[in-house]
Amino acid sequence: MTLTSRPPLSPFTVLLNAHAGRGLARRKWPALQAELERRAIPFTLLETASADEACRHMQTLAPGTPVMTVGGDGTVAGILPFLVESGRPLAVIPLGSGNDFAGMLGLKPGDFGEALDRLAYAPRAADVLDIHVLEGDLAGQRRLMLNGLGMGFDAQVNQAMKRAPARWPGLARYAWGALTSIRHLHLLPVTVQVDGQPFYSGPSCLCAVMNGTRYGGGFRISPRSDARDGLLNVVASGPIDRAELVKLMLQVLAASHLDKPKVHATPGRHVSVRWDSPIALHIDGEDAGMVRSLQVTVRPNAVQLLNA
Ligand SMILES: Nc1ncnc2c1ncn2[C@@H]1O[C@H](COP(=O)(O)OP(=O)(O)OP(=O)(O)O)[C@@H](O)[C@H]1O
Repeated sequence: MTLTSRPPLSPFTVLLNAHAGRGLARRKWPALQAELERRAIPFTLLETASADEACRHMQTLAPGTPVMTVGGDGTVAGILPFLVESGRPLAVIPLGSGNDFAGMLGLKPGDFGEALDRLAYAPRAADVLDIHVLEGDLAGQRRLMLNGLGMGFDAQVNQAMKRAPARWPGLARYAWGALTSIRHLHLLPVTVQVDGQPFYSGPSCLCAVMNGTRYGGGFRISPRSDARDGLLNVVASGPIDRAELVKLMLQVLAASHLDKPKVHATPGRHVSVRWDSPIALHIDGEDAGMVRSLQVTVRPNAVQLLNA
């Protein structure tokens, strides 16, 4: 980390998603506000009821306006198109449930003091992944994401974990969602190409395309990812049964799965994935319906981070 005598920033637009962390952001906001004032960090508060409302405001911000998100990964993901290559730098205050992207940057969930201390560091650029859905519910649409997407089992888990008890921590809810999804396990033929070359073709239950290392609040699906290396990482399963899937999940928790024979993982710059029939998709942890084929391209250094 480099300390810098950076020129003063113009006032932050603080984007508060009071729903994030199942109310954690709302509960912590008074203390965070007091801390911003104590540190004489100038800001304008923008509390929004939805990502759409946040986007409408983001469009009106002058280039160069620093943005501080108070929430989880979904709060950042919602406004990403207005941060990427826009000159609007981002500071993340991780007050969501999973905070996977913030965790990857080394920010501790709930610890806004440390997140504010890090504003003294030199800004650093991070890569963003650009998704183009070819066939599926979002056919023809492009999406940007910071952390990663998953197709198949992990997207089903993502849907199931929303039904887990709200008071549980993110990792426990992910594990619960995973166990309830295991009984619906089914394999579908998939074809994955990386940088124009065949990479994996065969039955699979999940394929993830990652910029960050983890999702689900701690499942380290792609431990070799680095959001600053100009690369994405693909992780696809081969044909596995339920018992192997449980074992694989434990290996993912320990980040020891990448060298296993039925796990196919590689870095790249561009990936295209085509399933034989539609399969569940999540993008940065948000349910994105069903997909049959999509492409993902890395956009190196596309967003400036102020406290990474
Ligand atoms: N700016 C916003 N204002 C209000 N609601 C938002 C905003 N951005 C996103 N949302 C909605 O709030 C939900 C929760 O936000 P977020 O994902 O940040 O928190 P979380 O789910 O608790 O944390 P994490 O994604 O890190 O697990 C999102 O799924 C989205 O539907």
